[in-house]
Amino acid sequence: MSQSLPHRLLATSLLGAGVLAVFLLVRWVLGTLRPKGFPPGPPIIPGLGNLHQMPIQKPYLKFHQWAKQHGDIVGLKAGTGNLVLLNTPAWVHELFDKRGAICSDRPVNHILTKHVFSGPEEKSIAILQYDEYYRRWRKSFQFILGPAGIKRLLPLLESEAASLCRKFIDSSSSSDYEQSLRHWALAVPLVATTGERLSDMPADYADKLCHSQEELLSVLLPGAAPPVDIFPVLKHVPEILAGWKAKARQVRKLLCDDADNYLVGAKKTYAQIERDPESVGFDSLLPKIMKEQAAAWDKDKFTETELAYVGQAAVGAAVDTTLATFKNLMVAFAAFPDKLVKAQEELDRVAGDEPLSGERIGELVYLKACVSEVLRWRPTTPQALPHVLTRDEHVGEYFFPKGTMFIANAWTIHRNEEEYEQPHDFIPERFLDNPFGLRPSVAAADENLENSGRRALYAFGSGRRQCPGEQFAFTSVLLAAAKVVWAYDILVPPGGRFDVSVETGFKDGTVTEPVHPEVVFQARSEKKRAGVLADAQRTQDIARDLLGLEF
Ligand code: HEM
Repeated sequence: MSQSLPHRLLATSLLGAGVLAVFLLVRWVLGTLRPKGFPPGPPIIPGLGNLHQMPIQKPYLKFHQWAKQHGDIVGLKAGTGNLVLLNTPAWVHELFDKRGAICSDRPVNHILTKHVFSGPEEKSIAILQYDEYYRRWRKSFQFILGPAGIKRLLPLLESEAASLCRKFIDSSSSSDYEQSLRHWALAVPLVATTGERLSDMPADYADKLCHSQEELLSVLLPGAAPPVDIFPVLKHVPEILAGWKAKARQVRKLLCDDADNYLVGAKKTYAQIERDPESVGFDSLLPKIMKEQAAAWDKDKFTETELAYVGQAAVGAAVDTTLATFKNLMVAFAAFPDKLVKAQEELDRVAGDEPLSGERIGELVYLKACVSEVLRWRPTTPQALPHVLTRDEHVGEYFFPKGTMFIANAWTIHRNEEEYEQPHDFIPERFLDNPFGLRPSVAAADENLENSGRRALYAFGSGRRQCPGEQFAFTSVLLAAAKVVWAYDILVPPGGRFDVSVETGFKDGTVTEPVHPEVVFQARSEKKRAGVLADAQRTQDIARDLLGLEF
């Protein structure tokens, strides 16, 4: 019996849909297989790749195991995506430096690009693709983060470091500690970006900004949202079933408000400069760009919204990372008092009876080694941010398809037992032997070490996307540590216990920081206590003169 036309149409459509579904399924499954010439890695399951083995927490620990099993370069399949771990400086140099022009894109993160930074001019430099537009953003940061910028900021950094040190005289609770640190980490990025001083802001300003940043990082945690970049169909789940969409919208609102605040603050500073240039003694980033743009015919100007987000990026990227690094250092000093004593001896020798002034910070060789070591031992960002390849590329025996994501695996690089003596231990002395912290025999064996593209620290990433705030962050932490170590013994809280195991003593998340960061600061003598008070006043006076405003 022949079928009616509608039945035939229905059957044909069903058949077509079935063929399409099979085609898509086969394409998906084939996409999850390891490409020919891909680096070695754990076995995959067709249809999943290595997804079933991808760790939700502290991924760098699993990456380290894979590096031990499979070698210097490890290829993984995240569904159909290609993910490659670069476990040695040589591999990082090969891809991120030598091939920087084709290996500096970022993965497209649907949640960030479509839900958080979703307006046409709402951007975050850290996720921009590597093109002319990105380079304009990156260049703009140079003004505050380049060597000249840091030199200009030094008195402000010193004043905030001294003021932090001053607060530890009175601090009694862990919430005081957290608040003091937030104030310290935010104050200089804020004035450097907008010209506004944190002390002029409402009391909860620092808390609000830090909250937005925490919320931003929380939407990025594995498990916070389904893996929409791996299974794009999940993007279309209606909002009622996809709580992450509402959460991302909330985060967007917080960031928009912050960005607006930076713009409003910068406009105020700019208006003040226009009215009375002499009254503003310090050039900050956004007002400077506004001034230049007003005077130029340049077609590539930042819009107001873009400027607001330049401010958001500059302040946002600075605070959590610097804060976490300082907390890690304080915990290391409390946990390893012999290292603290050595740092104190150096400060007593170099600084004497008064806290060291900022210009002499370069003389603190041992303390500098301690800051380097804490960034090696507990890298604040252990797997940095991924870089993406923009075309197919062969390197030696390996083939990497366009779109491959690379991770410079800082955790593993800094744990190579052949290169580092007792890599799991906190040993600042390793950075006294050579600037890379390597075993002396390894450093001596490589005459070309300085020019090999090797970096001392991989916590700041590498290549063209390498953190532009490295010097700023390092100087901030070093200065604050110099003031604190000179003045205080840093102790484990009474009845407390310091767990420095990476598995249990440090938080999971985008930045690595202690689960219990609280330490006790005990003034080393009455004289030093008086020195702390005098130093806070002295440096504040200098900063006030520099800014040319009431403090
Ligand atoms: C200890 C503190 C810090 C650590 C550990 C850190 C770490 C990193 C890492 C790993 C990256 C990605 C690098 C890559 O893709 O290869 C990055 C990017 C970035 N960092 Fe930092 N950072 C710190 C402090 C700062 C500070 C103080 C600022 C600014 C004031 C800053 C601004 C940025 C920006 C704007 C980017 C994006 C760069 C790009 O995509 O081109 N960072 N940071």
